[in-house]
Amino acid sequence: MTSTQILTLTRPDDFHLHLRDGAAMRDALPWTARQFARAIVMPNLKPPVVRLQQALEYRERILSALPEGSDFTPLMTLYLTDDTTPAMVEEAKGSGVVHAFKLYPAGATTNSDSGVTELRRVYPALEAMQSLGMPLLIHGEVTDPEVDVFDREAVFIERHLIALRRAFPELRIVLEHITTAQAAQFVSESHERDSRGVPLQAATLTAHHLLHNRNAMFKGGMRPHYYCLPVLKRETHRQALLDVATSGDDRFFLGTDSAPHARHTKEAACGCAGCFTAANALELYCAAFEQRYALHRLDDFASRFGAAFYGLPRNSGTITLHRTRWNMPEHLPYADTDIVPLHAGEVMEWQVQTAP
Ligand SMILES: NC(=O)N[C@@H](CC(=O)O)C(=O)O
Ligand SMILES: [Zn+2]
Ligand SMILES: [Zn+2]
Repeated sequence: MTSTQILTLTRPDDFHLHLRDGAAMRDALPWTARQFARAIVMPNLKPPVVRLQQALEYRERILSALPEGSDFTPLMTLYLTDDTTPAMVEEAKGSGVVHAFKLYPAGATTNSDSGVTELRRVYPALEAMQSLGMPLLIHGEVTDPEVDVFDREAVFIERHLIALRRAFPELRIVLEHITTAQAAQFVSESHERDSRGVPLQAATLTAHHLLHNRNAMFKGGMRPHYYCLPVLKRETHRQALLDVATSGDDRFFLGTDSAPHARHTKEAACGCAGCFTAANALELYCAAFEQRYALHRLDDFASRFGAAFYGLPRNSGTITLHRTRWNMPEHLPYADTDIVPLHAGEVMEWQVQTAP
């Protein structure tokens, strides 16, 4: 049997992306705009994007940082805080620009100090989101320092997500960047759909969690470029993620969680969490899907299921990948310094065809 040499996908979307701001954004954004038509842009800036006005201004800054001729569309999100009111949710929905609210448990990850301290405090906002059909995106980890860092996602589901789902049965929820068999199972067992058949519970999957288990962080020494949150888990979990990603189930779709941090902030005594995957995102997903001989399932995962969940039209146009060996650069320019992309210096087996 000959293996696929060329793969053509509908132009895909990235449903979980960190673009940062300023000089960092100017260097990170073109990588995403090259591969993706749209992206759900995370609001964890400093200060966080909490109000509609901030999202509108951030959106303008993104649009003006785009390479000439790019038709990339940023899909904005707002950062849920203890002070988010139902009126703010209504205003965001009415704008047509805000596509979701993001829940960070306070202190769970990069720039999450303004996050929610107690879920009950945001129940009025969640009520409004449920009735308006505004999705809630969740960084699903408990912050309890007593809980082992490898268990924080599973414990979040037990302690918070099950009750949240019960309290808001019709809320559209995305459990972001899932890393465990427990998360895959929770979503698989959530069968609720709206009247149009759109699932009410979904999850995004990153390329790095599909490709690596926690050994990657310690191979021959500490490997800070494999450190992200939620942290990579053991191989059995990775296999469970590959199962759901390649199953053709519309509740699981692409979200890179590409989270750029300058090299010197990761190669440090207290290194930042996040993997930078925007520069070779589709190539990495191809490698993951190929492990299950499931390249034929990548189009739906990358280009169809997420758009349907968010009520967006499917993109027109295509993107083509070739099977060809090339070396991922060791580092790339980033905010007057540099950044180390995932699989830096390694041979890639697929390559996105760039415009001639
Ligand atoms: N994933 C990460 O490890 N880091 C993200 C934050 C996040 O998505 O939790 C970041 O903004 O750097
Ligand atoms: Zn997160
Ligand atoms: Zn993220």
